[in-house]
Amino acid sequence: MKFAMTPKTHWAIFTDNNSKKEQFIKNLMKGKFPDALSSLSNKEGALFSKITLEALVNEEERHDIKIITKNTSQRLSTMSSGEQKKVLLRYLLQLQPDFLILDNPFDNLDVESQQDLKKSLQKVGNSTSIIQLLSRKSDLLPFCTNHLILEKSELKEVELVKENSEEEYNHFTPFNGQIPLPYTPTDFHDPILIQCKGVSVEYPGKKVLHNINWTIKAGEFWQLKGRNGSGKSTLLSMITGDNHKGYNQELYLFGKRKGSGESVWDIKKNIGYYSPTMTENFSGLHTAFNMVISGLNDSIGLYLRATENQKALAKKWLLLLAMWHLRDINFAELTTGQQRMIMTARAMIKHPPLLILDEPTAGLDDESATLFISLVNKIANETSTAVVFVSHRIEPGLQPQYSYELSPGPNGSVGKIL
Ligand SMILES: Nc1ncnc2c1ncn2[C@@H]1O[C@H](COP(=O)(O)OP(=O)(O)OP(=O)(O)O)[C@@H](O)[C@H]1O
Repeated sequence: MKFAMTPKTHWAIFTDNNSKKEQFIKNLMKGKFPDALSSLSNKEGALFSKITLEALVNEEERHDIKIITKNTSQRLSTMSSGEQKKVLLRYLLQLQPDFLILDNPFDNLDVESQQDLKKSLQKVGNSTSIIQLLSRKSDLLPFCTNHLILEKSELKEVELVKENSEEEYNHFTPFNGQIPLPYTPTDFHDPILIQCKGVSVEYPGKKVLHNINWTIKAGEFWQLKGRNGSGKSTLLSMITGDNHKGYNQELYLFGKRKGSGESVWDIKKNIGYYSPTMTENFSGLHTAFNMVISGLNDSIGLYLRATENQKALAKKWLLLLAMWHLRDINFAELTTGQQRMIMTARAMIKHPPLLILDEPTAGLDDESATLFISLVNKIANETSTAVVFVSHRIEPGLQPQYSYELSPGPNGSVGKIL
């Protein structure tokens, strides 16, 4: 005899820059539910989040305990971010939780994987209640029909707010003034910054990049695209000189062939780099002002020796970002959106020849993402710094001149200029 299954209730909880999300999630996992979710009392939950992944990577790296990668020889830390998410979901579903908290589940996933995940979650929703925490309105799962918003620590009911249109983004001009000029100009003036000629990379049992030919010239604005696991991070690590597989390849970084006796510093001094994982490592008590200054010395802490000129330059950046009033606030206390603006100012303050932004909008709410994209467009338009922007999302308003797309093939991913 078949029993009719009681339909499950699903929630979408919108979060923004001010939401105390981590604490909210912790409470749910401890069984402390706000009134709106009281139907979940005494139920077992599981958490699909980057926090869960970080804990699992930690277990593997520090204690050699493989939990979700038991059936593979590859370590979790070497998997691409999309691959990690897929393995995690498979593992969590196997636990058959009563409810599943999804913390920005579509961040870092390519468009196809997002569709696959949406389909899987639709099925999961038949037997498991879903709580989707989302910062981008376009991510909303249609079956999460109970809409709430987390205002600081308080959960409130909300009418569904419409998504911003492309036109609204185009009319968004948040900054007053020009990007501040550097204190001392860069000493690298060649028109060609990076040149990959027939670059290929493989790991044991896995061919990742095949015959990559890509030249990045001064002032160009690129978007680097490609499916999860297509090798974007690997290619970036070749460009930043961090991948030892760059030796013996025709890889030219700022005028020098990789392996020709260049130091890591020769490469790094020409690159401003930002990825959201960097921010999490700055837990120290540095003010917003000092974080920007520290970009001049490439080291946190050395701002104590900053000259008046250096301080004046950092002030110009904070004024541009309309953040001067936040100068004495500790970096850790800023909102995620504010932290990313500061980190971008820090990466740009010297006007390096190349600025790399690796999935910089992950986890941002719509408003902060729009502001961030405007800053990136402004940097690309007003400076001679070349920008490489890595993202899966179609970011409304982003205006790259070119896209370089990696497409997986039997010998590794091949690249194409779009
Ligand atoms: N040390 C390693 N050993 C084995 N495989 C590796 C190693 N490092 C990376 N890989 C594999 O290389 C492939 C490319 O990974 P990479 O992180 O460059 O992809 P990606 O395009 O940045 O992906 P995502 O969009 O998911 O972040 C992946 O399949 C990954 O599992």
